[in-house]
Amino acid sequence: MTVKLFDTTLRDGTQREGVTLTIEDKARIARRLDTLGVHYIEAGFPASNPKDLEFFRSFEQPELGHAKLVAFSRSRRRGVAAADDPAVSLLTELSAPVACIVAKSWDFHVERVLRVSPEENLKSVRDTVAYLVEAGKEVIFDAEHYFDGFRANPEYALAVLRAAAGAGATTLVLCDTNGGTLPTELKAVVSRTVQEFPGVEIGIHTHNDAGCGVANALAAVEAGATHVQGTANGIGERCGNCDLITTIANLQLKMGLRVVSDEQLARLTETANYISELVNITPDAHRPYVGRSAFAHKGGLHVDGITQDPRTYEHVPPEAVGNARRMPVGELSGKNTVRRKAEELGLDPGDVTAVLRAIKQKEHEGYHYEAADASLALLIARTTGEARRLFTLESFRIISEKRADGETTVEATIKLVVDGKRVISTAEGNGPVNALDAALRRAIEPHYPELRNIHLSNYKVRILDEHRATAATTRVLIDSTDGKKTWGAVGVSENIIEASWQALVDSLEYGVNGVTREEG
Ligand SMILES: CC(=O)SCCNC(=O)CCNC(=O)[C@H](O)C(C)(C)COP(=O)(O)OP(=O)(O)OC[C@H]1O[C@@H](n2cnc3c(N)ncnc32)[C@H](O)[C@@H]1OP(=O)(O)O
Ligand SMILES: CC(=O)C(=O)O
Repeated sequence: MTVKLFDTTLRDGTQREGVTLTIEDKARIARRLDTLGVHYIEAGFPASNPKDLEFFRSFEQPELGHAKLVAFSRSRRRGVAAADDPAVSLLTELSAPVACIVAKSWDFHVERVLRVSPEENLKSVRDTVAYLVEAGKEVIFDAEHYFDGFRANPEYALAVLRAAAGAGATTLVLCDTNGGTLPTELKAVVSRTVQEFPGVEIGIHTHNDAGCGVANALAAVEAGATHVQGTANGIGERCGNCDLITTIANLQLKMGLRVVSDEQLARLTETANYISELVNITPDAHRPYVGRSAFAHKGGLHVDGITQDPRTYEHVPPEAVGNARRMPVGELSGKNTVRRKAEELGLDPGDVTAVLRAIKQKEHEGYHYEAADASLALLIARTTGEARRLFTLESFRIISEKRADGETTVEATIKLVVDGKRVISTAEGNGPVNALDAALRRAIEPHYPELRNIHLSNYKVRILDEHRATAATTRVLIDSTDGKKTWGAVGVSENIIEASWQALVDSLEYGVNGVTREEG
């Protein structure tokens, strides 16, 4: 059995609140989906807005190597011929070889929304499909609200499909438009429909309002559907559409249906993240298959199992979908995790039990090492006596002055001993951490010139026990880079300056000791 993949990220996906794409972004996403191996790319609704129309005028079928370009529209309005309805006739002026036409298949909608007779709706479907087939288009027919319609009046829902198939539609797509159908019912309806239309391709288009978008698409395939519609990362109106990324992995790795090549499947993670970037939605780390945490093993017992054989806690190999295994270290870790992490960081873990105890104690105090690899490496090195301090602090003082004219100035003074010499240095900054960083660097940079290449790239603050208001504990995470590598450091205190100081010192100490040693 062959299953065709129909991606509608660029049409139904853009119906998600907050998503809007430029013509260039649409083109970039279309090319990426083509490389992934989807069979159809529905790129917009040209009658809806000038941008979609311009897209179809500027981006034509030859730009795609494999996928067919699809333009979307609706069945003709009441009282006009298909040729005289601009939303329909427009499709014949475009080069996209495939037209996807949506029409009502629930009699309730026909009566309440279209306000036409059931017969007039059937005629509209017939006229629209026939007109586009006559114009040389491959017509895919989206039966809107098919499952609600089938529940209310199965004969009418089937009659709508018959009208489309009779007029030449190649694929009849059963849409769970409101997304409320559950898999058992959906599968039975698809099965019955497949029997009614021997030889006609049946498709499925599901929404995720009951959390069953992907499950419903898979159930439909089990029932005989051979065309699956969905969007990258499941973006779409309300709760979204069937996530085509998860669906591709499930069809191929779980159901044994070869929808893309192995090389294409190995690009799934990269494709999902690329599209997240372009639609400007932070990728959910916990997405099945492609999330950053999809193969992150945190529990000590799990890491132990994975170390023996990855199949103990992984349902598929992460590489199959282009993802990677990770083992974050924290309070739920065991000795095996620490050994692996130390190995990864190029450190001798020494007394693993002592290191593990130190990590758990620190996590109990509010430290969090998953994103703070530099602080973790230093904690291991300090516990095993391997760490080399850059300096010894005597004291620091920060003065923040707010003037009557609204100006604020911050000045930091630091006293420390570096290479046996006492140094006092003062610097100004646009905030306390900035001033402290500047004063510290001024004091120690002559002794560690490599610090000139190390910059702080991100500074994040998290309040751990908000109910304590201004007395709450603060966790600061600082990311640093030397232009080639980045690393994270953490500090925790009830005093935000102290928390920042700890993270700052770890950042610089790891930058000088850790990174230079790794590269040397
Ligand atoms: C299930 C789906 O996802 S279908 C796709 C839904 N996507 C969108 O709606 C996004 C793009 N939509 C748009 O840009 C606009 O809604 C347009 C251009 C399509 C239509 O805009 P307007 O002409 O101003 O109509 P409006 O959206 O207010 O109302 C819809 C009209 O279409 C009619 N209509 C709705 N569905 C259909 C259909 N399948 N066939 C024919 N007519 C339809 C309605 O009865 C209503 O008619 P009326 O104006 O005579 O009352
Ligand atoms: C066609 C479509 O997007 C739907 O019925 O949900």
